[in-house]
Amino acid sequence: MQTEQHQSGADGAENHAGANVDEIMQKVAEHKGCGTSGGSGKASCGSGAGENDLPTEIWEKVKNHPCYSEEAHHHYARMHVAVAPACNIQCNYCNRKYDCANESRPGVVSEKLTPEQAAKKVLAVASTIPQMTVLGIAGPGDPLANPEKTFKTFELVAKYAPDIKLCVSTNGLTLPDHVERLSKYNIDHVTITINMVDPEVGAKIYPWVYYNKKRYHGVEAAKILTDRQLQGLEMLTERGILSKINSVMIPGINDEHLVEVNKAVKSRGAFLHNIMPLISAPEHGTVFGLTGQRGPTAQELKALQDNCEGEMNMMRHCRQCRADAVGLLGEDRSAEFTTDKVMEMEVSYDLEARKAYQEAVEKERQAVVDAKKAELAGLAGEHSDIKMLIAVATKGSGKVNEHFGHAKEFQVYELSTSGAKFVGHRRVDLYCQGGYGEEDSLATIIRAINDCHAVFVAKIGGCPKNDLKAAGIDPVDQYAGEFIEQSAIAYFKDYLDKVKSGEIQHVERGDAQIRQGALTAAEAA
Ligand SMILES: C[S@@+](CC[C@H](N)C(=O)[O-])C[C@H]1O[C@@H](n2cnc3c(N)ncnc32)[C@H](O)[C@@H]1O
Ligand code: SF4
Ligand code: SF4
Repeated sequence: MQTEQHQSGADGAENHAGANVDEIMQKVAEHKGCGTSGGSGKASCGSGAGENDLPTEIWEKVKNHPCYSEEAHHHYARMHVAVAPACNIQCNYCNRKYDCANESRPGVVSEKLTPEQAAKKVLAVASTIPQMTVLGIAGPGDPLANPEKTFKTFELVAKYAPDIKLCVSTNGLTLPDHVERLSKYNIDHVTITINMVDPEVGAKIYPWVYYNKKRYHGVEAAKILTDRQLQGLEMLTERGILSKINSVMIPGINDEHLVEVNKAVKSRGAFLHNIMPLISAPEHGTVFGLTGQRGPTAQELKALQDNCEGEMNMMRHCRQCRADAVGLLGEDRSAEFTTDKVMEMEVSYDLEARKAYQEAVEKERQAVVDAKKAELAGLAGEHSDIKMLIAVATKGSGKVNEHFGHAKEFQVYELSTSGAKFVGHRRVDLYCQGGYGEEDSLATIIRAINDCHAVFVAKIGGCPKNDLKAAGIDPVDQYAGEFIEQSAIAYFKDYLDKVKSGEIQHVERGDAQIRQGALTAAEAA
């Protein structure tokens, strides 16, 4: 539906590539030197929901959106374009002046773009990565505090790349003023960051907001912000625009309060709640970084997410991306698409070729779903209170296909008689260090996955295998190349059978391991 709307909004004759790219190139040339570029600078719903859990209309909107569907994130990519530098509020965790090309976290970008440069970049990425289905504008400041650049970018992309879904991420202060325009441009996915619904809590997070040409401080500022956020959310819901709520979990400030936030956004029709860990380090120069405010541990984050999960599922696969991220979630290909490189690229936007590629991706994804369902059938009728976490080394496509020594992160699944549920990821130091420092990196890997019962890998050497066993983590390489969830369920069934027959005794990975493994969630992310 969205695609149809986009297509009808575009001039049919212009939907084909060459001429459009030339036209955009022309505009880019006209803008050279005058832009901001070149700086250094259900119903039951949620990300875990599948086709059968959602109304068709909603499924169509989320099925190939890597952020709105956990299943889709193994197969589809997204990109952000950094066209929105300014912001109209200040959060105590944000400092957009701190720029590090090697760092992946929100608000960080290497280059700011004009809308025309951004459109050319989108066409270049979409032609190179045909499974890139979503363009988001998420900063580095607030997209709706930069409305002209934001909407111009959407207008160009909707015109020349009509199959790409458009997304925006905002603090919500000016959202009520822009909902009509968002609807007009067929922006079907809007993220609002809502960290509080109580202005007393808000005053600890936001030093000021700039509203109607005036700067407000403290509780007064937070009251304006929460009222505008909730009003904007209600307006989106009335228009059938899917909303995702981002909340930053800040221990001691809003961690307990986020349960109330969850209820408030759920009752106003939010589709998905994404509770993310605070990222905070002194070198970022943020208020929280400088005052030593810590982020939550992975276990604290999971406990809060579990607590909030009900009719509205929680997003647990967010990677807290840079404002210029490109690629599958968790991979960053932005360095391949710097402005210099993009401007030199011959871009041919071939809608039909993208469609054909995505049809093949859909088949691959369906195979994953079918395999999971078939395996799950074997758990029907099983009753057990046993739950366990496993860590998985994967390069994507929903498979156990990464060598232990090459894994930069592990995806964590919770296994129970209900099946295998994705609950997060843990970033780690590479084990393989070319013969130097393997022992140190193994110690940090064990800390990061210490609450997991097993680690699934495509391959693993004898030394790390023995050390993992000694730490009580089962190294499993028998599912190399197989689908993750299918393999996880098979492993769990086998485990239950062995417990039932008395061959093994179930041991909970309890608080002791968790305490030893208490990396902060941001370290693990
Ligand atoms: C960079 S912001 C850009 C969009 C918009 N200005 C906003 O705040 O929603 C994207 C997301 O990153 C989050 N974020 C920014 N800095 C963060 C930090 N230090 N720790 C955790 N999340 C952070 C924001 O709260 C927001 O949800
Ligand atoms: S609203 Fe977004 S861009 Fe603005 S200060 Fe907060 S996190 Fe940074
Ligand atoms: S920051 Fe989270 S929601 Fe935004 S693109 Fe990355 S994974 Fe998706």
